[in-house]
Amino acid sequence: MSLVLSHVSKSYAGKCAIQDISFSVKQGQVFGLLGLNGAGKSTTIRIILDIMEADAGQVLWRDRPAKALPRPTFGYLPEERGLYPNMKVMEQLVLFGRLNGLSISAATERTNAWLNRFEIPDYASKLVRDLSKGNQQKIQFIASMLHGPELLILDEPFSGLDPVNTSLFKSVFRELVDGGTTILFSSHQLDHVEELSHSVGIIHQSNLVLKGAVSDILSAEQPTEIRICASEEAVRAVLAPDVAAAIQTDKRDRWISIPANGIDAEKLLKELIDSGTMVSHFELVRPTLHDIFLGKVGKLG
Ligand SMILES: Nc1ncnc2c1ncn2[C@@H]1O[C@H](COP(=O)(O)OP(=O)(O)OP(=O)(O)O)[C@@H](O)[C@H]1O
Repeated sequence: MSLVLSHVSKSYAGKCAIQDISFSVKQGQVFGLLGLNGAGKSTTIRIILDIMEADAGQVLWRDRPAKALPRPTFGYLPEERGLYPNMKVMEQLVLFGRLNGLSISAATERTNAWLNRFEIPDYASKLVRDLSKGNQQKIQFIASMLHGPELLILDEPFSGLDPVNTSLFKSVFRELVDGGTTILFSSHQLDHVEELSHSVGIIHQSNLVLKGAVSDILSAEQPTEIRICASEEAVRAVLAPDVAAAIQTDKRDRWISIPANGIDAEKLLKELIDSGTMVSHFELVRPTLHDIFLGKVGKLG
């Protein structure tokens, strides 16, 4: 494990913000940190980065206390974005690069490469204040990883991005991970978290209530629904009356849906095929990370 948090706790003026948080992240993997507003995500992140001291517990990066390591080991995209509005993009990124140990020429070269990658090659001489929110976010993202940190920590990297820029950020995420960077990020957009993360942790009311590999968490859930594209009449004919009574039709008529609970799905599919029914789609639907999250924080409808 590269990043290891052991029993980390923090209170502000006697009020607990995080309590006994322990999790670990493997090198070159993505960890999604989830939680409702005020759950304790930013506090956890600030402690990992030694911006704030924990009351108890320890943070290790590659077996060494994270606070003892050189600052450029880490990269950070803060929740409250911290750019200088009256500086030009190039000047600003070179400054951040220099603060993280790059030479002027390396910082300039890397800035040009990243501005290209983020599809804003002509923005080097623009003032930050003249950029749209999404483009400012690109600059902040570049600032956090221009120096090639081993661990990149991103607090809400997708907030305020349009769908095109969201896809762009996701592909850069994957490139960084392919290059060996470890990423920890927080997000309220759980579809992005499910798509990008190898593992996740959910903080609820200061405590870590779920952690693990996304694939394990998702596959541990039983299917809740069976979606079938076939004639409703034919499906009804093979179902027990009480199950047939529970059939629902998708509001755009794309499929019919039955509760999966107590149904032998394989047997049902075989019966449909044996009855000569044309089945163009048959799917067991399991809860998504979004559903699991809502269950854990007690907000499932
Ligand atoms: N500097 C501070 N002083 C006092 N209390 C704080 C401070 N920072 C955070 N808190 C409190 O600690 C708790 C955890 O806050 P934190 O910012 O870590 O949550 P979060 O999960 O990042 O929330 P959000 O999703 O809204 O950003 C909250 O109750 C918050 O009000």
